[in-house]
Amino acid sequence: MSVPTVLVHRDAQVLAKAVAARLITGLADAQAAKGSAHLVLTGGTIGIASLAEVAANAAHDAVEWRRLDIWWGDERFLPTGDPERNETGARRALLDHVDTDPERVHPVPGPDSGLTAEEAADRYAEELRKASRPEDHGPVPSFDILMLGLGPDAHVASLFPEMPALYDERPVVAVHGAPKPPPTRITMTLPTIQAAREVWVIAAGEEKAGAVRLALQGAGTFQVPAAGARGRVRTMFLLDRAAASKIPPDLGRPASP
Ligand SMILES: O=C(O)[C@H](O)[C@@H](O)[C@H](O)[C@H](O)COP(=O)(O)O
Repeated sequence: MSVPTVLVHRDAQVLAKAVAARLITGLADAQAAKGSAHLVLTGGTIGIASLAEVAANAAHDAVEWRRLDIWWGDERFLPTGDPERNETGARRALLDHVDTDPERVHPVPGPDSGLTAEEAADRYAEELRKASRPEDHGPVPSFDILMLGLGPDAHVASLFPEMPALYDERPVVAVHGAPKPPPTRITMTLPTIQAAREVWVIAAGEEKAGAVRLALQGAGTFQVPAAGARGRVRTMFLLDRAAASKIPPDLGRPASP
């Protein structure tokens, strides 16, 4: 797993714009190299704000949206269209504004599918398996970029500290009793996150500073799930100054003056 690169941005607004610019070029580069790309989205404030900045960035058409497979690292187990679903936030912020191939947008099934949360997790795992190729050497595709927000408790996706999902070997699992509402969620597990070529942890605000410090300083993943947010090729912690305020100065590199 790759050692994190930490980039610190002046504030949340600059961070969201910088993440958007990085996403556009990263996806365009991946598509130039391979003809298509896999992107894993996250929910949360800064995650969705970054997607809105992609929509607002005139360069976003450098991405061939019809040759992009879009997944979610986690989803709230709510009906399709529910405003609290991460999918709904992503569609409103970006996906409704670009020409994606509906066959390549992979929302996590909600209760309106008639599936239980466990069945929805299994269904998503099967969809991931079908999209994986022999060269991925595993049950999920080698995602080009996997975005993660960060909770104040150092959760990523819906992997909350000391919950069973952190020990689960399956690619995707249901979560019950999540401390962040809603309580029932579907989440990729750490092995699935770590299958990504690049993992980006995106965090803004003072309330995330403690979690950032723990995630960067080698804590155990059962107490600090974000410590397991590592990509095979590259790991980026994309932060604003407030979220970076508790890490040792030698760890963070200013990305903006
Ligand atoms: O379903 C969710 O809520 C997200 O997937 C979750 O992992 C989120 O990214 C973090 O909780 C950060 O959220 P904020 O950026 O809003 O603090």
